[in-house]
Amino acid sequence: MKAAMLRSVLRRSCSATPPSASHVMRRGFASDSAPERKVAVLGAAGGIGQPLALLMKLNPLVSKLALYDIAGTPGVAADVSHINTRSEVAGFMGEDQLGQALEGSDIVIIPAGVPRKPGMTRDDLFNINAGIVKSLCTAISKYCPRALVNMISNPVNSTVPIAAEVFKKAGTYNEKKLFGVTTLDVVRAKTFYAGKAKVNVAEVNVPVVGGHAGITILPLFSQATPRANLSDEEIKALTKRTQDGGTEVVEAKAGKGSATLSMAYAGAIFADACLKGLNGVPDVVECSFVQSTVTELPFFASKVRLGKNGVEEVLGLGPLSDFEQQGLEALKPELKSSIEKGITFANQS
Ligand SMILES: NC(=O)c1ccc[n+]([C@@H]2O[C@H](COP(=O)([O-])OP(=O)(O)OC[C@H]3O[C@@H](n4cnc5c(N)ncnc54)[C@H](O)[C@@H]3O)[C@@H](O)[C@H]2O)c1
Ligand SMILES: O=C(O)C[C@H](O)C(=O)O
Repeated sequence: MKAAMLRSVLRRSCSATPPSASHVMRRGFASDSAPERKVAVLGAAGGIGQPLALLMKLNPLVSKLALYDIAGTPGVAADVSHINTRSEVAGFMGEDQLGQALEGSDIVIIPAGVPRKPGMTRDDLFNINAGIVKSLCTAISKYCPRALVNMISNPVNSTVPIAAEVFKKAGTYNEKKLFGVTTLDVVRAKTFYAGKAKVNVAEVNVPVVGGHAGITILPLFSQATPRANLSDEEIKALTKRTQDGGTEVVEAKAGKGSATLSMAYAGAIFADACLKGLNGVPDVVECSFVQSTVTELPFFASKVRLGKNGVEEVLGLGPLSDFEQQGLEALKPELKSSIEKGITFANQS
């Protein structure tokens, strides 16, 4: 497929997304004189890593793309590197090459780690993924301590606190630069809402707050736009479907992993927003799981304004319906315990 055709495919797919995302991506493709930006993908040969590498290669805001994994990256990098877009692509394999992959990075995206199988919760991935995230973050603090970190590896509610503790220990923690990627929850909420409300999905906006697991995922359909007259039952069902979106895919894949393609799309949208923020584009807002004072919990997902230093402003929740207020109170114990689990792991091991 020719590059121009591929770009137009992506543009079309983006135009089927809500204004914030499509707008950001389209402006990206129009830009010819963007500053040099290096993006590293850790876990680049995986189910998410490969399509994410493709989407980042299509983003003209990226000048260097480093693809790192413990295996398989030479092939992925050679393949992606033939695409005639701006960025120079390099593949790195094995721990010996991790430093080189990271050096000079502006953004590090982490989809490294194992995915769920049917019957598992995201927390069941903790034992394997916590160690992977810890070692990758240790390397980040050494080789690119000023990079923005986009954490995709699950359980995000724990891996983000792990990363924060690793960076604190290394003396490199900057709360403005650490993000749990919850964009897939927003992507799902927008898609499901548009279907039920029978509105143009490209115009839909829905904030999703809390965390990224089960009931900690709290879509705020009372703030959804365009507004629609949905019943309480319909809102309840949409909320549940958004919360169970990951499980829906895990079950459909029947043992072959979890969401990869929609996640790569969501990860590319979020990284693009970070790049826009770094480049000084005003008013770039996405939901993300970040250090927060929005609630009494130390980390929380909400709308975040992105800027030249990462998080410019963590935005509040806005008015909640009674149903959402109950959801907020119900999610706090689980989210608190996942955050604490991550902090304890990082400080004990
Ligand atoms: N945040 C989200 O919304 C979201 C959505 C989907 C999946 N995920 C999570 O993303 C992770 C990856 O999912 P996937 O489907 O791509 O899995 P996958 O198994 O297909 O790919 C993971 C990749 O990570 C690599 N890897 C393992 N250890 C590594 C290390 N130490 N350094 C670098 N790379 C390493 C593997 O070699 C593999 O290529 C899972 O934890 C999954 O739960 C998160
Ligand atoms: O559900 C999963 O395990 C993967 C991911 O967190 C998702 O929401 O799809």
